[in-house]
Amino acid sequence: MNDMRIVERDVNTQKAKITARGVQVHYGTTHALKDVNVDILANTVTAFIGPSGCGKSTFLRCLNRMNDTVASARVSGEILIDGENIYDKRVDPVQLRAKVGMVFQKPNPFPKSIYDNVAYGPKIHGMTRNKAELDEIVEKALRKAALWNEAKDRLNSPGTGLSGGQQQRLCIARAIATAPEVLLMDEPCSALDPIATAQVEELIDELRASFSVVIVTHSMQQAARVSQRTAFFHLGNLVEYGETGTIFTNPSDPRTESYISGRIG
Ligand SMILES: Nc1ncnc2c1ncn2[C@@H]1O[C@H](COP(=O)(O)OP(=O)(O)OP(=O)(O)O)[C@@H](O)[C@H]1O
Repeated sequence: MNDMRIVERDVNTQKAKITARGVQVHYGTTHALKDVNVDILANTVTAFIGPSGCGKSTFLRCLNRMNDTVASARVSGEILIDGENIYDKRVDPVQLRAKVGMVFQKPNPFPKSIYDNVAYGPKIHGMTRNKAELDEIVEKALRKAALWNEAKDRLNSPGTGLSGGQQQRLCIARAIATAPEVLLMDEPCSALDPIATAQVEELIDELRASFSVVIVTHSMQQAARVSQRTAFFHLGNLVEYGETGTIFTNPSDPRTESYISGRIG
């Protein structure tokens, strides 16, 4: 692909934040994910790419047990975060989702003020003792999400009154307010215009200083722009995983090559 701009940036760590071993997912009789094994690195943006229906979102949702909410879904295998099995019976999925935040395809702010959108998570998780501490968390999260300057004079206005790109940054602020360690993003820019997309992409690059970021994207250009590692899925298999530059310029599997060159998908 000639217009592919691959930005090589150093990955400072080889530390695995998330380890998946033998992960399988069935929805009823549909075998959606087949024996996925991967180590996802800390402080790295990892992109999941592949044709529609290949299992990208299914795997992403395994990482914070969102599939628990799908009645027909059965997940097996092991997913460890910092060495701890997140499917262990003792793990509370609500606590897990504070640690592994998620941003969805369509910006989905709560019908509350900008302030309350961000304050919601820290409040329900009892993270603060008083209003001053909560104010500080809200400001920090909005600054990290590059929304503070636009939002600081209208914190009590409804989140839904923001533009689409601002709403998505508000959702990012909401996700990071609970001090997660991993941020999952399921096509976070698909509802945004090019300018808002560029802002969110820039933000993703900044966020990896604090989090391990995993992004599902249909745009190979976006994967090349924002990620340091890429995983290519096909028909429920994780076909190839490696450095983004290598996956896009010198993939080892013919299925990856076909997808990258536009022959499948
Ligand atoms: N809630 C569900 N119930 C039943 N089947 C599902 C459900 N969610 C996904 N599937 C099936 O699992 C497979 C993988 O779907 P998934 O959404 O993970 O793919 P994807 O790669 O993210 O696709 P897309 O790029 O189109 O979003 C598909 O066959 C899909 O139809």
